[in-house]
Amino acid sequence: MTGVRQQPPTALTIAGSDSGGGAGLQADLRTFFAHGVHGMTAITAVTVQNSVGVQGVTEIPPGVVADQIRSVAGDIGVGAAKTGMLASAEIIRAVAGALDEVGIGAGHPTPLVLDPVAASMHGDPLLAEQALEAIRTELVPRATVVTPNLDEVRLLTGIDVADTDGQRDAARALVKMGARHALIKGGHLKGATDCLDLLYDGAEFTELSGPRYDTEHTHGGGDTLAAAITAELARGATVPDAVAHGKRFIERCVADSYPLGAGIGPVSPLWRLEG
Ligand SMILES: Nc1ncnc2c1ncn2[C@@H]1O[C@H](COP(=O)(O)OP(=O)(O)OP(=O)(O)O)[C@@H](O)[C@H]1O
Ligand SMILES: Cc1ncc(CO)c(N)n1
Repeated sequence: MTGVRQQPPTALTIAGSDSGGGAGLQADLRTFFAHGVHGMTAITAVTVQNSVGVQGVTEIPPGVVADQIRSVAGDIGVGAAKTGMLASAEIIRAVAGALDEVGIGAGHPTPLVLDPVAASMHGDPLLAEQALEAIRTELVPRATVVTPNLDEVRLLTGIDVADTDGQRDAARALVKMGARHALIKGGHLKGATDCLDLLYDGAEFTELSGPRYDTEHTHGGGDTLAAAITAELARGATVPDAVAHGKRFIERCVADSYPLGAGIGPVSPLWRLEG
């Protein structure tokens, strides 16, 4: 007899491909899988990338990005969505239009996690400079939660964060820009002995603090955190619960990261699948 299972929770990542498999949509799909969530992709760009850097970027035509979103939303359904690398202002505008059409984003039934990826951790650009304004105007107001690192905070808000007070200012600025929640990641905070991410919902701040592991292998850390939050939202969690889960989850992924090639290795969600 064949078992008849129900459709599992589903999540969509709108992101670029990392040929090295550490970050981008590869990290997102691994993380969705580790949460028992069926992952879907709207690919925005193909990067030629390995552990030492990004050697090339080919953008997918904006209409094809939008069609991927429409296709999976119309048939399969999307429990929660996230954005990663979006490459250009044209792709951002096409994504924003498609999200409205299919009912994804703040004010719609399906939550949207906006990871405003601007550069790889090697410093290679993954977003055109002119596209920052499109992120501010088209996507931040649609974000259920926006998850910038400190470089992305500076690019989006102009705020140079040096401590937790700076994280609070940045969170206020992003909520003022229209995000329903802002999670300001502290992974890049210099001199800190712990790793503090700050969540703000427009009224209350929640400090999510954890140990800082002594490893350089944190490639894909931001993607994996945002994907874990997205997976929990797809499973029906509230934003504060999904973010608290994401922080605990990424800690274990950083602790379990591994070397790869000659450069920076990836964080790994696979601890969750080990017996
Ligand atoms: N060394 C570390 N030990 C423990 N947690 C870390 C460490 N570095 C980063 N994190 C956590 O990983 C998550 C990603 O943070 P980070 O600020 O590095 O984002 P990011 O720059 O977008 O990531 P990446 O560019 O590496 O994908 C955050 O929850 C942060 O607290
Ligand atoms: C494709 C892609 N997306 C996101 C990141 C950021 O981690 C990366 N390095 N590559």
